[in-house]
Amino acid sequence: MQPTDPVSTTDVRMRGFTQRAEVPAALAWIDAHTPCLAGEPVATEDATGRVLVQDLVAPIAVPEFDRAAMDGYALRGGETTGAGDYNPLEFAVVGQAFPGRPFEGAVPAGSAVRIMTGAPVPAGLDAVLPAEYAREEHGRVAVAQPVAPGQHVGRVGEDIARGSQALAAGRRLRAQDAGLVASLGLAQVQVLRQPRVRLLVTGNEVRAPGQAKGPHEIYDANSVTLRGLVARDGGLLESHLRLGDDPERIAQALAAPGADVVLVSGGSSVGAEDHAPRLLARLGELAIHGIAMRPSSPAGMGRIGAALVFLLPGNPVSCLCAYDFFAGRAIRRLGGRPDGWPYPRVQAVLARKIVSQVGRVDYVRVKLGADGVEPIALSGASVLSSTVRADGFVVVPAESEGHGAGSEVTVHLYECP
Ligand SMILES: Nc1nc2c(c(=O)[nH]1)N[C@H]1C(S)=C(S)[C@@H](COP(=O)(O)OP(=O)(O)OC[C@H]3O[C@@H](n4cnc5c(N)ncnc54)[C@H](O)[C@@H]3O)O[C@H]1N2
Ligand code: MOO
Repeated sequence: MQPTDPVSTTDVRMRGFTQRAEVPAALAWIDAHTPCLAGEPVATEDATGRVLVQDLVAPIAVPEFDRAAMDGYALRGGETTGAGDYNPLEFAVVGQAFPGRPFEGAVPAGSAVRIMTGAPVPAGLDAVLPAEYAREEHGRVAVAQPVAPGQHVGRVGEDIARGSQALAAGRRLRAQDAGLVASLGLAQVQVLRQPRVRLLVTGNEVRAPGQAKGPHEIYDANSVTLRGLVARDGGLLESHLRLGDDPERIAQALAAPGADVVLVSGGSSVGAEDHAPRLLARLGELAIHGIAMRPSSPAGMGRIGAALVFLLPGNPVSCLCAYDFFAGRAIRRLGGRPDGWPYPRVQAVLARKIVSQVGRVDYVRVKLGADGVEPIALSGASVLSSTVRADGFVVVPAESEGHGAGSEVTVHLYECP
């Protein structure tokens, strides 16, 4: 603490946390401050993964014409009644139809049109006989099987009816959803803007991978973890700065406009160089600092103007955990995604007990073994490799003392989405 830097009521440096917020209170604060962002147009070809702003009403039918579903002969189904191997019926072939090149003429009774899959069915005809059941010779086709009216014909709007709701607002577009938008002829679609995320990495000791470092310095793991998680949650990296522990630089980077979410790695706790909480309180609002959980207990959050700021502890597991509990939820909500964790979940039986303190949420890294769920790390937030060895994690709620061996728990699997 510097003498020129008076300790405020929110300054926990070298004093410690007097109280910690409950995890549900932190989640409630996030939910109250994360309205969906505004919409923006995006090219349909880049729309996969984006979230639709409005219901998408089909401006055209797909298809816009009755189309052949088989290669064969278009005819009037009613005229094939009684056709069979021993009673082939003959039709005059008066022309042919291809996709995009319809047969335009009139088709007299007792006639057929050679037709390819996807071609418009000529006016007056109502069925397609597959080529397998026909023999064409000298301009006539012998029909060896009856076809009912409507058979092998895709009717107007069989895929999408004009004026129908093709996709609902809030839908996160899968590849085929974006394909469907394209099938409606739309080159652009209105989607939610992606949250712009600023990544501020503090710590005088932190060096970028690839740089030379001194013997007591460390390489920056948190940036890489956070960048991956932000991308997973649909955030757009607005900027990424390594700021050391210089309060002036940190303050400037916190206050600069342009971000929807600011992530601060490190400097969240009670050390003399942990500036971020005090700076956030000075520049905006430090809504929560200190959370009843392990790891990530020094995590915090607040806002500066419209930007939400998350203080993520420097210890790499803590940083990952605080991001996943809080910042990720905010980014997903702002971008219109479901707020829950994008990790698959499995129910499994504990091979060994997990002991947890009542009043604190525990984030327990686990392995899935032949004997069930093996807890591998409860503490040790500086040991990132514990999350690499783990298959996932179990969350023990604050009201629980843990779980006995043999009890069933929910495991969130660390997996690429
Ligand atoms: N007296 C107290 N001390 C501490 C408390 C407390 O409540 N009272 N909380 C502890 C807990 S829990 C954690 S977690 C840490 C968090 O501290 P900070 O957020 O201030 O983080 P730093 O001190 O900056 O760094 C902690 C640790 O992590 C390493 N680090 C930092 N940045 C990175 C990075 N980008 N990549 C990899 N590793 C990083 C840093 O070198 C430190 O080793 O505070 C405890 N102390
Ligand atoms: O929150 Mo700390 O992560 O327990 O080291």
